[in-house]
Amino acid sequence: MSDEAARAGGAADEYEIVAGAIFRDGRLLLAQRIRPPELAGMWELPGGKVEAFETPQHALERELAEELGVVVRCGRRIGVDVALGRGRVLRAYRVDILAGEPAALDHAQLAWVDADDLEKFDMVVNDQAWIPDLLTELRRLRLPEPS
Ligand SMILES: Nc1nc2c([nH]c(=O)n2[C@H]2C[C@H](O)[C@@H](COP(=O)(O)OP(=O)(O)OP(=O)(O)O)O2)c(=O)[nH]1
Repeated sequence: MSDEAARAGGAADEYEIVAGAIFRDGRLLLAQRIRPPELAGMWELPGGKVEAFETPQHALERELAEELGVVVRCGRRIGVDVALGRGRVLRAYRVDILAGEPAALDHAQLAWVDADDLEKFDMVVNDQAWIPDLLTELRRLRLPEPS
C-alpha cells in the first residue's frame, strides 16, 4: 500500500499470494498441502504470500526456494486473478527451474500430472479457476513440435 493510501485509511491487509506453474515433459507440478486443517490433503500450485518489500516475482522465487529447494525464474502470468476476500488476490505465474530438483520440503508430497490426470486431483477450491488454462497449456505441450 502506498503512504498516501495508508494515510487515507486504505485496507492494511491488502496483499497478493503468488503460486508457480512449473511445466516439465508435458506435466505440471502439484503440491499437496499440510496446513491449515481445512486445506490439508488438497493440491495446489506451490507459492505463498508476497511480503511488503517484495515484487510478486521475487516472492515466488523465494517461496519456491523455501518450499521446493529449487532456484527458479518467474515468467508470465497464467490463469485469472482469484479474489480471496479481505483484499487478498491469488495469482499464478509460469516458472522455470534453473537449478535443483523439486522436493516436498513444506508439503505432504509432490506430483507431476498430465492433462488426463489434472482433474483427478482434489485441487484447492481457489485454484480450480486456473484449471482451464492449465489444461490448455498441458495439451499444447503434448502436441508434437512443428517440423
Ligand atoms: N501457496 C498457495 N496458497 C494458496 C493457493 N491457493 C490458495 O487458495 N492459497 C491460499 C492458502 C493460504 O491461505 C494462502 C497462502 O498460504 P501459504 O501457507 O502457502 O503462504 P505462506 O507460505 O506465505 O504462509 P505461511 O504458511 O508461512 O504463513 O493462500 C495456491 O495455489 N498456492
